[in-house]
Amino acid sequence: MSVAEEIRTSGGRGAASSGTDSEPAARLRDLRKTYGSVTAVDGVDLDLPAGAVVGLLGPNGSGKTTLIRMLLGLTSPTAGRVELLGRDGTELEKALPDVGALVEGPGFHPFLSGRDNLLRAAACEPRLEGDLRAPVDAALERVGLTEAARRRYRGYSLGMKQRLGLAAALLVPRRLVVLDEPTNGLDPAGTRDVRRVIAELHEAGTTVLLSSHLLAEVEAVCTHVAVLARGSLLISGELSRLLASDGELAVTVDDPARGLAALRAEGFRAYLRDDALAVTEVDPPAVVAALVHAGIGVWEVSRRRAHLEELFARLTEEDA
Ligand SMILES: Nc1ncnc2c1ncn2[C@@H]1O[C@H](COP(=O)(O)OP(=O)(O)OP(=O)(O)O)[C@@H](O)[C@H]1O
Repeated sequence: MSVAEEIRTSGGRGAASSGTDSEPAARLRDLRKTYGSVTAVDGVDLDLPAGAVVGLLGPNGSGKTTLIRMLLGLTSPTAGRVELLGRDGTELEKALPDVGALVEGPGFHPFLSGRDNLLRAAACEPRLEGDLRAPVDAALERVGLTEAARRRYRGYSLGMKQRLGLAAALLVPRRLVVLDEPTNGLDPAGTRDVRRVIAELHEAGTTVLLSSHLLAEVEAVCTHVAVLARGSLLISGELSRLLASDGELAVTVDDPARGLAALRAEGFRAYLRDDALAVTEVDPPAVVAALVHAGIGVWEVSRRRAHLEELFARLTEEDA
């Protein structure tokens, strides 16, 4: 059994339950959504620990957006339960003022400027009263949209639309911010801005759920990850723990070429890197035993921290 499989099967319920001791910002229980014969989300159990930045990953069509839409009450589950900031069932919508969301196709008016659209959105925020211009301008500034704020939404690029959607999510301090592919259409500066905004939210103690295909971005900003494939949760938990336990073994031996041949003959997935042996998905004693048995001198064994890209590729390949 691989390390990831151990984590996957021993942890029971997902995410990120190892995060903090306080109540999670959201709890999903046996959550399911079907569209006719298509099962978009298939019995997901997941906690979003308060204060965590949780990366929601998965191949195209794995159910990320559907899961987010159920979390936000935008579509109802076929079965299962969503608890959001301590509210569930018919009470779910009472949690929504504390939740900022950037989801597909924010409903902005094409003939109004970005700023006027945001003023309209601000007027719907129950916790904003009086002069709405200050919070609106602050949100525009925060997402780098001040210059384009007075242009019509209709003429916005995809990246500008994403920035405006993000500004709407940030109009008031939130306890949870949900971002569905926020860097979609953004240039490198926009991607950096999103990264900065997420870091600021994390600093302020806001829980963030971030769906993204940019694994390097997720690795840079997230404290936790949850990986979906075909509607099911493959793995979830604290990112540093998952990566630390999933990395390859680096084995320094007296004869790397013979060591490589010996490991491969025993069925290990091994290759040479920088004069050391790199071995994936194994327990160290079995590797050392195989080498010693073949008469190879073993000098050092260490585990290299994996990158999220490697973990993701392996999990989704195993699942395919
Ligand atoms: N409204 C809908 N009607 C029918 N099928 C749907 C609907 N919404 C989603 N699906 C299907 O549910 C599955 C999951 O889709 P979803 O959009 O949640 O995936 P995703 O992980 O967000 O994908 P992507 O990474 O491509 O955005 C897909 O097979 C999709 O075709």
